[in-house]
Amino acid sequence: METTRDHIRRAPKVLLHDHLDGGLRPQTVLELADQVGYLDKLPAGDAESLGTWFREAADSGSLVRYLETFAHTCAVMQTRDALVRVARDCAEDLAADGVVYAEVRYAPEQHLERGLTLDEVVEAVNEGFRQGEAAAREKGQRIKVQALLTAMRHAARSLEIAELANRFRDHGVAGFDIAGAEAGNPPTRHLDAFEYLARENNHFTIHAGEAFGLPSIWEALQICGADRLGHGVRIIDDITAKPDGTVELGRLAAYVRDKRIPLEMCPTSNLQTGAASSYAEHPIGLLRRLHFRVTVNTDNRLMSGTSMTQEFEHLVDAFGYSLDDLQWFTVNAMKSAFLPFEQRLAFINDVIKPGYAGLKAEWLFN
Ligand SMILES: O=c1[nH]cnc2c1ncn2[C@H]1C[C@H](O)[C@@H](CO)O1
Ligand SMILES: [Zn+2]
Repeated sequence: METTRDHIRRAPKVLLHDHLDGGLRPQTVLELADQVGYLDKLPAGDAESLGTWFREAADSGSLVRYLETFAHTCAVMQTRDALVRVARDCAEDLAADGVVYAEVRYAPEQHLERGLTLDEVVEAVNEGFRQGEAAAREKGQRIKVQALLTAMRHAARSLEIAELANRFRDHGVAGFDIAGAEAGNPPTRHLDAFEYLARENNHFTIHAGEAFGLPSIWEALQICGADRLGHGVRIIDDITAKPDGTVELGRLAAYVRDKRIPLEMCPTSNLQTGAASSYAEHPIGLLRRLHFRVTVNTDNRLMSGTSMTQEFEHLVDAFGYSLDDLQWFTVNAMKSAFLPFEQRLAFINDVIKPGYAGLKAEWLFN
């Protein structure tokens, strides 16, 4: 059976790596900018050209240049109302895309310019997610959204953000993350935050192996104790393809596979930052064949002009994946979520598997 865009959109999907400040609708950026007097600082004045500007500016081949585009989204996310609105849009957009469970991350420290406290930022975003879930429910769509709190790797607030994540642990915040420019900012700078979270039995992921290679992945896992890797694409550098068609895993790659370390892969984002050169050559193809714990993610839907459906579609085109492959990625993601075990199991058995089974059975009735 051919896997069509319509199948992919309707298939239940799980998203573990999506940035709130990287997923605004262009129209929402314009409306919020108008409210705070930021319109004349935006690089475009209508939704279509603004969307194009974000995609093109982010398509620079460099993570540092890619990250510069976030100045505009963060600029309009500085009030409670704006944060509620952006989070509500986010949950609704993901639900319309067929996402049933999402962990959406953002850096509270980047939303304090107009006087909000860290706690107020988290409360506003949580409120927006709850509103978005309810609005989706009214349209007959089901989604559960949790937040991950990110600390910026070049800054010095990681312990404070880790404490914040822990405070909101049973209130909409499922874990912690480190993001920002990788080169020159090793995760070990934030060891106190990771040690604190480990003492609290809390969960965290680290952006690693995106713009920088194996040492960054090694540090994230072996020194910092990350539960998951944001991107992790460069693990491919520790895998050697031999002329006879077999592959050899180095010690680190073998560790990542043996320990079932989840890789939060974001294909389109990787093409834009230069971490991969085409969908067909993206390491996800080989890593999936080798049964690494691979998951598929959007990273930044605005900057990449993408959605979960579109990421899956690119992979179907590049690797000929079937609904069974997409279910495998989805179950991998659900197994790797920072949710209690019984919820993960229920999502897999009661939402994901029946959803794919229904789609796979459609040919019987056509
Ligand atoms: O792919 C990424 N790598 C590293 N940092 C990133 C990436 N995408 C977004 N960020 C940064 C920019 C955002 O302002 C911040 C929090 O979401 O995380
Ligand atoms: Zn990211």
